Amino acid sequence: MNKAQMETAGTSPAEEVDVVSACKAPHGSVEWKKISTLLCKSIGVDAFQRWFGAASWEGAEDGEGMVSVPGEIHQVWIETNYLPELILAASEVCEGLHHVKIFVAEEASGQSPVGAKKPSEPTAKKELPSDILEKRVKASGLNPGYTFKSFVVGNNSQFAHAACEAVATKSGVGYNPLFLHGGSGLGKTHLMHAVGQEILRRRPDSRVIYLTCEKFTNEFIEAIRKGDIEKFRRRYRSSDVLLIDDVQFLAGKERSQEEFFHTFNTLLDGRHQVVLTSDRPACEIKSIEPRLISRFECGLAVELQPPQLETRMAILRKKTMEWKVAVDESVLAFLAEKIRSNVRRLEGALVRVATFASLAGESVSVEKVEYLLRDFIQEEASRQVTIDGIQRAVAETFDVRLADMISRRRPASIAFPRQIAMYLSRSLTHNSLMEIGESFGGRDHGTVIHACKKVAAELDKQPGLRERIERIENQLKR
Ligand SMILES: Nc1ncnc2c1ncn2[C@@H]1O[C@H](COP(=O)(O)OP(=O)(O)OP(=O)(O)O)[C@@H](O)[C@H]1O
Repeated sequence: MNKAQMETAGTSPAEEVDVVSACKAPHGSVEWKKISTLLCKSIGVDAFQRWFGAASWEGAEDGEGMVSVPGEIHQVWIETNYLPELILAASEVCEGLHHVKIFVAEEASGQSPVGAKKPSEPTAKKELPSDILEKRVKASGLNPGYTFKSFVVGNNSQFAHAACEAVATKSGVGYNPLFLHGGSGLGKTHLMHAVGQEILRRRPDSRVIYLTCEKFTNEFIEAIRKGDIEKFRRRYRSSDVLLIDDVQFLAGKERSQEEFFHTFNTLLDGRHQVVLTSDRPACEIKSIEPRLISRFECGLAVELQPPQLETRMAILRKKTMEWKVAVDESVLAFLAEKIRSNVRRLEGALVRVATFASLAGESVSVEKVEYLLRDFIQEEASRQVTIDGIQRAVAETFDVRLADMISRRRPASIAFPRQIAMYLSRSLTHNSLMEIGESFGGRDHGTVIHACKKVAAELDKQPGLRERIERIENQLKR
């Protein structure tokens, strides 16, 4: 299931709805009410209320409509997930309209998401002196280096970053739980720690607890063994903010899942914030109870993607400043170009280069780095999956012609493998939606989003499909 599907889970898009009663805050003009009605039908009431309920129609000029939203998080989410549907609805109402621009209304920024109850944010306390704050941070299990300030925001992480900031500002309200998912080394843990630290900075009395899911499970087993389960429960169920890393670790651990489920419910009932990370979307975690998955999905799920070149470069520059090491720009550019799959590996490469430079007492050239990191770079190259490679692998597996990956032919026997190839291109490559669409015969990004949603929905319905797709993935990553 992808972002948009998680968002609309449980809502039938075809459902007939009375928007005025469905939307608690219909804004403005007759046009907007008509657009809202169409939009509500196409994306579902829940998604409409959450993302468009506080939006306003600001008119149209030169074929472009303008919609204001209350925050960046709404802007990015709508642009990524609902723009084609919005344009379609608006163009049906306003003749000649071919695009819609989303922007953040200045006076409205900072509002809470629609449908959320009014924040019951504890009164902000005076900030703690930095040494005491640092002690609290460490006692909560947080890494003081993982802050919002040290996190470089790129297109790949803009939405996750905005969601984390929103949670840190108004925890317990709206985005609860916040579920961060994505591949290894992409900054999930970093952002989660940043949330915890920011909450402690703003509200020093909060009881923030960070731990890995593995630690939660081990402590739980130990508590049973020692007959100390009540103490264990008190500790976690009385936290204000619970941050649990790598929840995919719960797979197959039935008793821990049961315990986690009740901890989770207690916290959510008390409107205490829960933030979770996972290396995959909740619905793709195997051997986990459906009721737990539906809890994971009941808040906001956001995905972290691998960073693009400019972001990788910005991360390297930031790290050299933080670590106070001097590395030539040409070397940074070389590393950013060669190491694409995850930020941890990028950091690892920079550490190697910086260590070598400091031991050798000289600055390092690109040629030297190429030699120094030859194993790293080779491994990285073998991890890189291309759209072309995906199209070939899918065509072969589903026995269709390679040419059909870009053709306009629409029988399901061809269209569905093509959609699978788009889905894999989205999850395994760094290409944007537009680039993927281009590589599939000049299709637009809406078609790619639709393909991803379709395949994600079919994964649970079609027996054996998940395994077939996993086999293609493994073949490509080899
Ligand atoms: N955008 C970023 N800006 C600065 N540092 C980053 C960024 N993304 C990741 N990092 C750094 O990369 C390293 C790996 O990040 P992190 O541990 O958060 O990844 P992760 O997604 O939790 O990975 P895993 O799933 O393997 O646990 C950390 O040192 C983190 O500070």
